Amino acid sequence: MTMIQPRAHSRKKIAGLYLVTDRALCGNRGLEEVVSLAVQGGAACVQLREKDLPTRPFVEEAKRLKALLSPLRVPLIINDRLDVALAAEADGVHIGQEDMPCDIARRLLGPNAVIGLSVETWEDVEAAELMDVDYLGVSPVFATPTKTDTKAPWGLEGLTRIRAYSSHPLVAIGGISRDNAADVILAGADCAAVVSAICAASDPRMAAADIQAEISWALKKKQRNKQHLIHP
Ligand SMILES: Cc1ncc(COP(=O)(O)OP(=O)(O)O)c(N)n1
Ligand SMILES: Cc1nc(C(=O)O)sc1CCOP(=O)(O)O
Ligand SMILES: [Mg+2]
Repeated sequence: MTMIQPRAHSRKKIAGLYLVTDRALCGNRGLEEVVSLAVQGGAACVQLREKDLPTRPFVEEAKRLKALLSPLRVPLIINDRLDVALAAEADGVHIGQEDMPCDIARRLLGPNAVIGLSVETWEDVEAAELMDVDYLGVSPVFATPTKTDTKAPWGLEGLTRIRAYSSHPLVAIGGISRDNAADVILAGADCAAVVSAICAASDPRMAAADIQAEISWALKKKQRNKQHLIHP
């Protein structure tokens, strides 16, 4: 008799287009409107990234986004702040190399939480191999004016090298737009994280849809290439 093993956890999968918010770039349209339009355009995951908001408005914003995204089954990830993730019952947290250690985040958030970790150096990539994380944020793939306190960009070659080594899903971030989204997927990313090309776009829904179309095309092409390798 075949025994069906229960899954150890039921974390949401992170794939496709990943929106990272920037309140200032959303302008007077408001953050929730831009998030809503981006999801209509195809964003499959949203990270609330607030670098200047005090804790209480941060929690309130996170709860509003959770209420907006939950019925659409789009995961909400909180940048940096475990306490905000817990307070808003978000789906997970994104952690940088200077943020809360991943093992502590896992212990506090539990087995079903999505935990993403930025990797900035090859040492970070090696160390992450033993960690219980759900994806690596490849930080940054290209230089970007949206975040300037980064290490040297990995480039497409660096991304491909990480793909060959790491067993974790990869989220590419930094300088991604419709013009290079397919390139980062073909170079090894499972997911492309985007800030300005959506938040600052005059039509965030269309911007997200255009980037998502590039990602879908590249994911399908990758899948076809893989099948061709198995059944030449
Ligand atoms: C998907 C994703 N990847 C990387 C980052 C960067 O995180 P971090 O290095 O902690 O920098 P800040 O975003 O906190 O400034 C990210 N946020 N998301
Ligand atoms: C939030 C963030 N993290 C980065 C990293 O390299 O870790 S780059 C970045 C901002 C990416 O913005 P844009 O899509 O406008 O280039
Ligand atoms: Mg951080």
